[in-house]
Amino acid sequence: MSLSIQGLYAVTDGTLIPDHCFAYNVEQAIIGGARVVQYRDKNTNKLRKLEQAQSLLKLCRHYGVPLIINDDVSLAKQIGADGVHLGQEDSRILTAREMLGDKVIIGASCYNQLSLAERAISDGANYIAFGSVFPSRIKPRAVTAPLTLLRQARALFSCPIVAIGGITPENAPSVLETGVDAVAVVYGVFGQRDIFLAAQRYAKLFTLKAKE
Ligand SMILES: Cc1ncc(COP(=O)(O)OP(=O)(O)O)c(N)n1
Ligand SMILES: Cc1ncsc1CCOP(=O)(O)O
Ligand SMILES: [Mg+2]
Repeated sequence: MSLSIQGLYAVTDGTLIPDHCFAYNVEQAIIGGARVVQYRDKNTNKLRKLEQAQSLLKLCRHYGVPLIINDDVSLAKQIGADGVHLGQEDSRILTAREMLGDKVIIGASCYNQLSLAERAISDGANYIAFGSVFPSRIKPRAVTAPLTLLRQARALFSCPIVAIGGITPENAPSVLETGVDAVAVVYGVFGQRDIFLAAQRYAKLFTLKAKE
């Protein structure tokens, strides 16, 4: 399996995806071209989260796509996920690394601050994420991380860089042009009627970029 963080990074949302078609919808995103999946669910029902995360891990393993768990280091450890994504309100990177070991991917939210990225990398993060690049209906109060910041980050850091927030197939080319490795998307994939086609539209942009 490729554990690289590159391409379309599909992020799930418990409020957008009905439980009965959860795995099916994520599968559509993967077949459409998602190269990383994040399980992000703010629901506190532990059993439901465990069951959904386990079913996603099985699916992601089948397709050779890494599964990253948002926020919850213990859940990531419990199911043997490929990685965890942590923000400022979550566990510290050093603590997660101690719990999960060297092989697990740790992603860090750096919002619009290069200093957070520097710190995250020195603490052992494998990738850094900036956002919200554009207004996001999933996280309307998120700080803005402009395209200029993504360009600066690319010039400074060699680890994979993920851009998140309000990224659509229409504005994604301007994001990719900054040199980021992946675009993380919630609504643009899972809020669409045809999830397969939606994912495919983003994925094609990476194929086009590779040919440049
Ligand atoms: C790839 C990626 N980037 C940023 C985030 C946001 O993380 P965080 O700031 O911890 O906010 P929540 O997602 O937990 O609400 C992310 N999840 N994934
Ligand atoms: C979790 C998160 N962090 C910053 S914006 C965002 C939500 C991204 O969702 P969308 O792709 O629908 O804007
Ligand atoms: Mg978080």
